[in-house]
Amino acid sequence: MMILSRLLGCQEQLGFLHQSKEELTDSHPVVCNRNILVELEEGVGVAVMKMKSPPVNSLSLDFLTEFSISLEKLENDRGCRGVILTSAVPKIFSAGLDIKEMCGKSAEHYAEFWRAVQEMWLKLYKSNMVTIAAINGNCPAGGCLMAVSCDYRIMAENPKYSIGLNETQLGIVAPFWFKDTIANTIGHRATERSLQLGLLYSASDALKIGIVDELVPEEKVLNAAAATMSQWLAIPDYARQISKSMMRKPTLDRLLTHRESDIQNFVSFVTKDSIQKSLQTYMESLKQRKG
Ligand SMILES: CC/C=C\CCC/C=C/C(=O)SCCNC(=O)CCNC(=O)[C@H](O)C(C)(C)COP(=O)(O)OP(=O)(O)OC[C@H]1O[C@@H](n2cnc3c(N)ncnc32)[C@H](O)[C@@H]1OP(=O)(O)O
Repeated sequence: MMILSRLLGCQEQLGFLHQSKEELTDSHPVVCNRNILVELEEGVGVAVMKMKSPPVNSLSLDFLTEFSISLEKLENDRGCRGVILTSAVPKIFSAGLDIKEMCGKSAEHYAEFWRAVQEMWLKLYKSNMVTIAAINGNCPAGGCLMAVSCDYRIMAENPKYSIGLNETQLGIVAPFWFKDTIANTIGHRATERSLQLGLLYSASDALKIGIVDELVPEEKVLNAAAATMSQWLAIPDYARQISKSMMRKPTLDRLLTHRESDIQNFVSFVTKDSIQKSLQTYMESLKQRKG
């Protein structure tokens, strides 16, 4: 697919792509926003959303807002039936929630941030489109949530990459809807172990446990995602969408019913001195690991 080769090339333009711009080339509308590049191949009805927020595609309030708006635009575009979610940042899919958004800020900020995290998940998990995660790098915590919210996951078979919900390792707790989403993917027992220990799985272990569906060589991740997309799009939309909704609605409804209390729960949790200390210590440990 032409779209894929052009997007692969786009990686080199990361600095340039920081500006907002919109262009029409061939029949591929390309939207290059601050954090996410979206390219829709109109004839095929497939969009590629390429996260491009270096150094680690962390999910800041700005990023999450842009993600939800971009996805909604595609959802409302009758010409778009499928989305491939991937990264333009080498070796990173997403480092998960931006920890800086959860440190040293006001209660109002935490509430706004958490609502944006919920919104991203609600939009992705309930999408009527076929959603495929092309995981071309590390994928902890919120990055893993994004991936397991898609319909299908293809991961680069690179032993250096890992995926999982590692929240407990930071001294924090994945909320019930993170837990529900992963349990819907790998089952109750594997989720229990995975969440308590905050496990990050290597690509091969992730395949064994079912967090991902397929491993391919790194350079083939996007092509494999495009091939899987064609298979899924061969199913009539209406039948596939109703089946998807039947499987996911109870999980979505649970958050929708408890959305405000979930925000309050997050705010009261994250404003605790002990939690602030854990998050700050974790951020420092990330910096020290570098040096
Ligand atoms: C009631 C409910 C309550 C709470 C629920 C909260 C749920 C939380 C969900 C989350 O997603 S929390 C985030 C968890 N994420 C992680 O643990 C990942 C941390 N990062 C890493 O492990 C690594 O950075 C990496 C992704 C493996 C990449 O490694 P690499 O060596 O390539 O990069 P480096 O570590 O040097 O990082 C570069 C740069 O980026 C900063 N960074 C990394 N991750 C984050 C992050 N999640 N948020 C903000 N910033 C992050 C890191 O500190 C470096 O910054 P520096 O250049 O200024 O030193």
